[in-house]
Amino acid sequence: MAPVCVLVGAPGSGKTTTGRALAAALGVDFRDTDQDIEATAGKPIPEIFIDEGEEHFRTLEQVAVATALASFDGVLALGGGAILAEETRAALAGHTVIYLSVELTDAVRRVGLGVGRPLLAINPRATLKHLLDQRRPLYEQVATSTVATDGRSTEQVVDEVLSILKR
Ligand SMILES: Nc1ncnc2c1ncn2[C@@H]1O[C@H](COP(=O)(O)OP(=O)(O)OP(=O)(O)O)[C@@H](O)[C@H]1O
Ligand SMILES: O=C(O)C1=C[C@@H](O)[C@@H](O)[C@H](O)C1
Ligand SMILES: [Mg+2]
Repeated sequence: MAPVCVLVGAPGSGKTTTGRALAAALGVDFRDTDQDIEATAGKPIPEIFIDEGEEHFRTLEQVAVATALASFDGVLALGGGAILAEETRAALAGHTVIYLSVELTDAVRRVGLGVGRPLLAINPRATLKHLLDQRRPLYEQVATSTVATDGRSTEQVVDEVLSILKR
């Protein structure tokens, strides 16, 4: 069993929003590893960062991604930083991975003050710039296709992903 497709990209790229709409269009389930982690931990992501720290969160995330890749056959969205783990990048090999790219201007506009996103709680613009610079090569490395989302509506992004999946 494998997901129809896996969505990766930075915070604000629209993995959750686009993923839900894409799953609805395909008539399959949607799953988001951020929500799986919250269900397992029994608390929201910001509280995991506060109580146990980012490293612990990354461990939970690696397990959540591996579990979903092995047991889920719908549209799967990963957390923005999931691709930081080498094991996760390796586990994505052989899957259909769509990189939803977003540049700084649109990403900042979409995440606002970073509510619910602990890494962006302070100075979201500078932090996002750093995250994008650090992660762009990693998203590109795992992706089988890239869909640019800047200046495009969720519907336009979904349509492009659907046309990629039909190929
Ligand atoms: N193509 C788009 N155009 C405009 N706004 C969008 C688009 N896609 C998503 N958004 C908006 O941007 C915000 C962030 O989207 P979303 O939560 O789906 O991002 P994400 O990639 O899942 O982020 P995270 O990595 O933090 O989970 C939401 O308010 C959403 O409505
Ligand atoms: O970009 C990141 O590192 C994160 C993105 C979110 O999806 C969550 O997984 C968490 O807030 C960390
Ligand atoms: Mg999300």
